Amino acid sequence: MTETLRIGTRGSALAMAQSSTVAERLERAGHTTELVRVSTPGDQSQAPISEIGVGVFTSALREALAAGEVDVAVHSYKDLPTASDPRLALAAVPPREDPRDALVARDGLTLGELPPGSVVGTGSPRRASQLEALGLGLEVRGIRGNVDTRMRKVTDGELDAVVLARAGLARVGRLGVITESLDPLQMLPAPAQGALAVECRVEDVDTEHLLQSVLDDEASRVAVAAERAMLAALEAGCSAPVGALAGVVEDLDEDGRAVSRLSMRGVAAAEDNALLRASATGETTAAEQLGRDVAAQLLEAGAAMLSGPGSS
Ligand SMILES: NCc1[nH]cc(CCC(=O)O)c1CC(=O)O
Repeated sequence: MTETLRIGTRGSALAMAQSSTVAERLERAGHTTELVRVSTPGDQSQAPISEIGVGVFTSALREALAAGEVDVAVHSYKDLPTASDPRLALAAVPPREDPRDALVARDGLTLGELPPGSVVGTGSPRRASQLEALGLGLEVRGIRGNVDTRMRKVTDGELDAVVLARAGLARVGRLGVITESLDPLQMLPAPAQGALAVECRVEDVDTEHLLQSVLDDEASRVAVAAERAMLAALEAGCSAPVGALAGVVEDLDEDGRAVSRLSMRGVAAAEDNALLRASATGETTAAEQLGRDVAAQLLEAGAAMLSGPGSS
């Protein structure tokens, strides 16, 4: 194991905030860290993510890690492709932020207060299809860019509202711009939204154990494992409109004793774009099976097998 942990990060405000949080946590546990900026093609391109592919933000960071240029990589978990990289280990899933999507609308409006015909910006097919399914007569328009660029379109009057991940706003200290945190019953977040994935090289077991003991949160890890297993089973990549949210709940076993279980809901679109919903509760020790069960229900109900690159 190296003396100083070199943490690879993208240069965006969000990425820097995420990796700084991880660095601070490690420093507080007595380790020395250094942030190393890795530029990715996704940071330079303004093309829609549904065209350039979801791995665009994470692959350069993974290459730098595999090549030994850095020792740790911090990713927004939802941006990672579902296929694992055999060179790397998922060492930790830190405590997850609030996973909900958030509305940032003009004049402090909530979703229900936006008049029909209001223009809502999002580059995410998942958000677009769930917004349309609400039947509020909203016009959804594709957008890209960082948080500030997106919010400026609302301030400038080009859009009435945008939908963003609450966690991204929280990490850059902008929770104040949110006019409504969307109920997951109306808008299921992307699988793993609000969670970070902390990776190291697979042979670097000392670093893996260190990262796990300092950073990992069991409840976040199992919830995200179920959501990602659902996504993988749908073979959706993230361009398909797929939403999922799992969480540990307190339940009673057959003898009336308190036990923790994992509860999850999923949403996917059918061929005709109608939204299909499914849910299940299972053991926290079988998170991935739970995710696959919900995926199987969605497929049974006619979920369209959309594959291809994209964004949540
Ligand atoms: N798709 C881009 C992306 N990747 C991670 C976040 C921040 C939230 C998170 O970590 O889930 C965002 C912004 C957004 O979706 O609004």
